[in-house]
Amino acid sequence: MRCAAPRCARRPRSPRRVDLFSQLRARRVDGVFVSNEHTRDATVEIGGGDAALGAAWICVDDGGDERVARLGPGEEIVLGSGEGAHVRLVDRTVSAQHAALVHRGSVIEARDLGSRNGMRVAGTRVARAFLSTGSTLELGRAVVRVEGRAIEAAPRIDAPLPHLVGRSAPMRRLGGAVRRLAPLKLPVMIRGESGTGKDLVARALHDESPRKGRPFVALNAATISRELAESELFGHQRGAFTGALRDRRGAFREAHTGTLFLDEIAALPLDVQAKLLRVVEEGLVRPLGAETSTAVDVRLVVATCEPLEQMVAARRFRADLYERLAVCFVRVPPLRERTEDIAALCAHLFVTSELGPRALSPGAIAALRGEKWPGNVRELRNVIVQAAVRAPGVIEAEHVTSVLAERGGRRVRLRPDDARKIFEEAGGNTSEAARRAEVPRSTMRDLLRAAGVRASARQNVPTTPSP
Ligand SMILES: Nc1ncnc2c1ncn2[C@@H]1O[C@H](COP(=O)(O)OP(=O)(O)OP(=O)(O)O)[C@@H](O)[C@H]1O
Repeated sequence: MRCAAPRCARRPRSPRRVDLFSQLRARRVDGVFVSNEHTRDATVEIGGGDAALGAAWICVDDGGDERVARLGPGEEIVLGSGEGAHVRLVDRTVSAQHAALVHRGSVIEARDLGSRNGMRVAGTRVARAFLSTGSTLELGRAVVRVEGRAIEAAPRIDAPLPHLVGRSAPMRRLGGAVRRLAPLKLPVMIRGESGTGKDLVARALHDESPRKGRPFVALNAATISRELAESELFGHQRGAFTGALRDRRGAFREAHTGTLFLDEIAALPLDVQAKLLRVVEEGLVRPLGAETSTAVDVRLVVATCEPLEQMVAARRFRADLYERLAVCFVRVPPLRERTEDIAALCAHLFVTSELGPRALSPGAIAALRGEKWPGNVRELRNVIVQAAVRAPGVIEAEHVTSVLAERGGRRVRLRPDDARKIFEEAGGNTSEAARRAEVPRSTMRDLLRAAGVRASARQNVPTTPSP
């Protein structure tokens, strides 16, 4: 009986699968073909692997600091710790020119270049290996992974983020996290101490996303008054309340198709938190005084330097809103964890200040790198500007240390009463007071507590408890 189905075309012959074990004295370890020293000069014809690999992405992790290099068909790169290596690994167990990777069309050939500590696949030392997508290779303590076309469209994750100065490992990790999260619509929670650059990270999340070019709206919850918070966020109609003389679109509708950045989310009053939760859940905004709701397409990015989990436990932040927002986290590292960025940051901060470019001696940089920087980059900027004013030419270590000594004294001398005064001058706003005093918000809060000042939920109404 003839089969109703059309006759199957003859299957194309699969690429010739070389018996690597017999011809090359090779073994298969963890899905990777590896050969021993004797095969170093053998000519190989490989079948299998990825039929046509296209460009591969070589991901190098040498201690939490992942970098990616593109390797196109026919291209070769050298990995090592020396200056001549195409991809430099920061690991003392890696030789100057440790291994070469060659794209052979359907596989990546890895060759040990006579390294001291060798090249390993799943712990086995090998002289040569043929990698396909998903394979990993160990060079000393560093791990090299081959990724295929799936991430071909992804940008280099180690490329600097625009506007965010710093090439240190923590900043590159931050860049990677931002680039991984940017294409999504999920809310992002940015955490980090005051002055670390959370605003810039929020902006980078927008600029690296497909929403770039669409609106980016930023609103600081600590600086909007309780009465106006709802209107600022969701808008109002003319006449909705006394003083509502004309319609207001509100941040959500202004950010439609783009990104809304809510800074200091912890300062949002509880009743507004409930309304925000509804908008996040339903994607619908109802301006004050309006009869109907409007659909909005907004990517929400929030930032906080407060321990939100503790606030949830203390019922000062809604648990359901927290659950909605705490989906993807980005941690902005404090400056003390990335002091190697200080020289580049200083150059940037001078250029963007009214002082223009100023030179710092190596001693001055060393003095700055020795600091703990509780006020982070914001504090660094203030210190170097003050040092620059004292220095006629190049800023020397003594200019920096004299400024630091004075400020250090001031930091130590900041007493609860001083904090209260600054708080009052700042209109009862804890964040602003912390900024003015150049101390972290948590320090300001502790000082205010010690001074008997209780900041309200929105942190701009100072209330002194009755005795
Ligand atoms: N990596 C960086 N590169 C360039 N400038 C930076 C960087 N980090 C911080 N800054 C600068 O430092 C200052 C403080 O940054 P920013 O206001 O973003 O901090 P923040 O974390 O949002 O602080 P807060 O929580 O107090 O609002 C800004 O002027 C910002 O431009």
